[in-house]
Amino acid sequence: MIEAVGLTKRYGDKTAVHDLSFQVRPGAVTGFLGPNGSGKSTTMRMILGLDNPTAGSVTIGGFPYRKLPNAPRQVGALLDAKAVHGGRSARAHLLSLAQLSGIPARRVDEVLGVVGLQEVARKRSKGFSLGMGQRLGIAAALLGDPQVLLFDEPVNGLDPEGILWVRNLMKALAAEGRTVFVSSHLMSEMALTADQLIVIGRGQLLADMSVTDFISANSADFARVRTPDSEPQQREKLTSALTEAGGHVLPELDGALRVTGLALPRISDLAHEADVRLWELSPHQASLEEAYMRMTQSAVDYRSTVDQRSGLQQPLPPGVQPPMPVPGQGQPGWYAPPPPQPGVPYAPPAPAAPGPETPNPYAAPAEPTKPEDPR
Ligand SMILES: Nc1ncnc2c1ncn2[C@@H]1O[C@H](COP(=O)(O)OP(=O)(O)OP(=O)(O)O)[C@@H](O)[C@H]1O
Repeated sequence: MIEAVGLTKRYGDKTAVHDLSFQVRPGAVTGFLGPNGSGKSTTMRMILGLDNPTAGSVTIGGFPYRKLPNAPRQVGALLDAKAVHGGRSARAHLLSLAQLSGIPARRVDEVLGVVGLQEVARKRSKGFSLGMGQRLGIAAALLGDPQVLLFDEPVNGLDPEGILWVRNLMKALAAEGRTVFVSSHLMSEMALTADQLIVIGRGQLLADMSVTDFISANSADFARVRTPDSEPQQREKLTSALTEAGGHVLPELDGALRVTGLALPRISDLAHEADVRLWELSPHQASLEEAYMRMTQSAVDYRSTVDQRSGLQQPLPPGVQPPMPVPGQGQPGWYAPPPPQPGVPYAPPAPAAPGPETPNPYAAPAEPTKPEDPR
């Protein structure tokens, strides 16, 4: 088991990880999710003893990594697939790692087979594609047949067949009773791969729950309602009628309305009473990706703005409507379903009152740039 308690990492005045506590259990794939710059890699580096926490601690099987007996045989990790001497062949790279950890050479050929690199094993890795590099990194992680595995963005650069392979590999490793901790930006991928989720934003814990709980809490039903495109006043009239009846109405990208809080027959009756014609009334479910974005949207460091194309904009052809805004671009919460109800499992834990020694660094605006890694 991996256990973090109050884990904190500051680089100068930049706080990468703040008071993070979680457990990663054996026999399950635990997905580690968070937007860019949220502190996933920093956390993984601290788990592996590559970075020292500023405060708090993290242990594997009760030991900090550096005190773990025979660590390379107990813990395998893929952190940076590019961290390979490009002049060496895949086989030579794995052989040197095996020698350092007292692993027999025949194990190298086994893991090359597991990751499907036998054919290119004697080729220099500098000619490898991103996906081949990822496979080599995964082979290195598996070398010591470890009980604990950490993978930082393992599907990065893989094609659909490769993604499916990684997904099945993670599940198989967990089914053998291993602890599998895997970071990703993609909720949709983690929903298919992981059993447990740990979600962070700006270095802080946003959610720690099972995927099943996340799905049941976030697969909110909603209705899509569309009025005739040529009659915007009908859309406004319907919006007022639905809102007055207790519905929650949000515009969709294509001009339809997303309605929650009212059953489909009720929406139909209300439209009829308001004398509004409908072109569409259909049942839908919010995607998990959307729920994840809603959860993390206030913790996104790198947010784009709408391109104003100053001085470059072409006049729109007659009759063409300006485009609707894009989710995440300048209008937080614009397309999101209503916030969760109190008591649902994914509500983030109430942040502990910051004591004098642990001021919450997120009270201040985030820095927009990623500083150079001085290592
Ligand atoms: N060595 C370092 N020196 C200074 N700041 C750092 C260093 N390493 C990370 N950071 C900062 O800490 C924050 C967290 O970075 P980290 O790489 O852990 O995030 P991440 O969630 O892995 O991001 P991504 O998904 O983009 O890889 C970022 O703001 C980053 O700029």
